Amino acid sequence: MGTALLYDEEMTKYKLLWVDPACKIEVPERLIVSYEALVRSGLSDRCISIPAREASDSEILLVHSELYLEAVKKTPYMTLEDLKEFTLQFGDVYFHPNIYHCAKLASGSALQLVDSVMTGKVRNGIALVRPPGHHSMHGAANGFCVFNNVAIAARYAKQKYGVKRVLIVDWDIHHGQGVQYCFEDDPSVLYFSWHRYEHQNFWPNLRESDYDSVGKESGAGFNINVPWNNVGMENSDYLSVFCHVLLPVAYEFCPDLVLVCAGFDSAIGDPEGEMCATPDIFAHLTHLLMNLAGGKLCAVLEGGYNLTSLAQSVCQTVQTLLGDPLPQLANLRGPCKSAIESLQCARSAHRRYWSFLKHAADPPMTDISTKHVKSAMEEEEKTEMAEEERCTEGKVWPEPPERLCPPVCSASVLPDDVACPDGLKRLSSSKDLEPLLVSKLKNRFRTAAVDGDGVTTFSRLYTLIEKLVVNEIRNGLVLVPDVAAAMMCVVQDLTSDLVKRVLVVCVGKEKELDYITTDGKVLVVQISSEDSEEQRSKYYIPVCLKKGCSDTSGFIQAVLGLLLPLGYEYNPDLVLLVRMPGSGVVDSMWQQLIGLLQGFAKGHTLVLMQVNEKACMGSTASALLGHPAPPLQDLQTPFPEDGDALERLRERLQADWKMLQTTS
Ligand SMILES: CC(O)(O)NCCCCN
Ligand SMILES: [Zn+2]
Repeated sequence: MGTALLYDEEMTKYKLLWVDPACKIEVPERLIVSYEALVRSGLSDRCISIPAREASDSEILLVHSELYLEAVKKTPYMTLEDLKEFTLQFGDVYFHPNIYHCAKLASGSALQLVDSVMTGKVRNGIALVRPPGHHSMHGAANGFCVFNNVAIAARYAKQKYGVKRVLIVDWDIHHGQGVQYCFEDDPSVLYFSWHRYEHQNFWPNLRESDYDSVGKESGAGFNINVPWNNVGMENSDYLSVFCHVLLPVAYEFCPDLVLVCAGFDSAIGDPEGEMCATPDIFAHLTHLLMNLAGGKLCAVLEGGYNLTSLAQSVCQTVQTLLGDPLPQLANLRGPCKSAIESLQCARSAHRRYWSFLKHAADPPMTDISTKHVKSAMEEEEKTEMAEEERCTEGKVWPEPPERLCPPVCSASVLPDDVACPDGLKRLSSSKDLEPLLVSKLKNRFRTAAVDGDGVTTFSRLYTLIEKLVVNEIRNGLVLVPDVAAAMMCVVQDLTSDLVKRVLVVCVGKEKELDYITTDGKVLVVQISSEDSEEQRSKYYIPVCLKKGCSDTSGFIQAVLGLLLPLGYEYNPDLVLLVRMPGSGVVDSMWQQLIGLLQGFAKGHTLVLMQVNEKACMGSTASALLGHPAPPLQDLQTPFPEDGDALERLRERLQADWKMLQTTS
């Protein structure tokens, strides 16, 4: 299924008609440059174009009051003076004779997007709209917003499609207080927002934007605020919050639909955000949400005021929605101190509501809430902030790297008598192995693993790897007689200098892991049922689940809170996913794992499985081909000892791996 794109140039036909410094950045060009970038890059042609429509009164009344709607209805007939007068009652927003029309189109576009996704016409999509929506409230316009496009879409999805749980992810750099107010007592809508806050010194300067606004009454726990108390946040900070706050809760919530308040003022160069995250971060933020809700994701444009980074960020988002390989994110050096404090506060504020956060640490000693007294730490932070501010002044950044689709998506190396799963391309060509390598293989494995067809298998395996690293093939599935032997071969004989780092994810118990290297060329993360007596090193990380890999709750917790942060920091050129026989990993979890690992190494994942496990080849192939993984249904509470062990493991490793930090 495809990706919907909603855009209508009518929504460019309104602008600020008087002087107002706070509003001058919200210009029609925002939409124009975004759409033109999609056209120029060829991305718009790959999308399914869905027409915009006007939201009806009853749809707008899902969120807004009749009084407010009737008042806005009058604006097309107002004089300039009346429009100015009318605008004065609201904050940081402006009206125009055509803005009511455009606001209906913006909300209607979001509803069209929900229809397209919920009816299965498309898998996911994006609506390029203005005016934005997430600040507008029941009875008021605010922050350039007139109708709350995403809030209306959430209510609409519940009403029309019986959607039980909606996740709203707001990565705009401003707090969508309008969305928070709408759903704060509603446990069926989980609202997550990060936003520039600076201890309430940044617009809209609301006390209720802080991390301790967790929702009210039955909605307690379903509102997550992560305040940024410094500017200059980078890719590491954003990914840390996704891995350690949003994703654990999102997987536990198990939404039927994901809506994104896709504001791109959180990108580098934006005058509002003053952050340093690069446009390609949105490729990964989108990717990390695409295995929730069976892939049903609707992104609706909110803010974004640097026309260059806005256009680039929109393209990065659309390219991921289309399923293209992800760009590698280089030198992630872990979250800054301020970000760690924020994520620690958010985690501790929510640990009573979410079993996946149960083991979160206490809030930091330094009280970072709004009523803090200037302290020595504050002075230090100011110097840190000064340093960060320097990094945003007129900052320039590299053009995001090209994300080329390999000619072949998924290849397979299988015994001749095993049928190739649909969609996979069987690799039969293989270069002859150097005699030296053959003899090495033979005397390394005295077992039958390397008899006649064994050598053929290995030569095809090496051929496949070579094609992966030159991007001829995106990923691959290999069935071997002895998966442990094959893993060792791949790890030890990877001579290609194109592969500097290999992430080995070993699912299930493995006898000996005697090829652990200390030079950093290989990072092994093993998830299994037993504590490994192996001496842990920085590059060999065993995760023990009491009930083994069949415990999906423990497994997904380890993946989100440990494997993903590690993988981002390690930044491998190849991912080797090894399924040890009898691991017991649940199929949907297996597919989720393959889906999430595609975020690394431009999607170059090599899956190694034992021939006798060919029963799960179909689901493996489906995940490798980029089909969304099935939701992890009714997750149990993770075993306390596993949660504890994971926390301790993170604390022990965070000296070596900065992306594991969750406490200051
Ligand atoms: C949509 C939005 O969040 O980007 N609006 C920002 C309004 C800022 C007013 N000072
Ligand atoms: Zn914004």
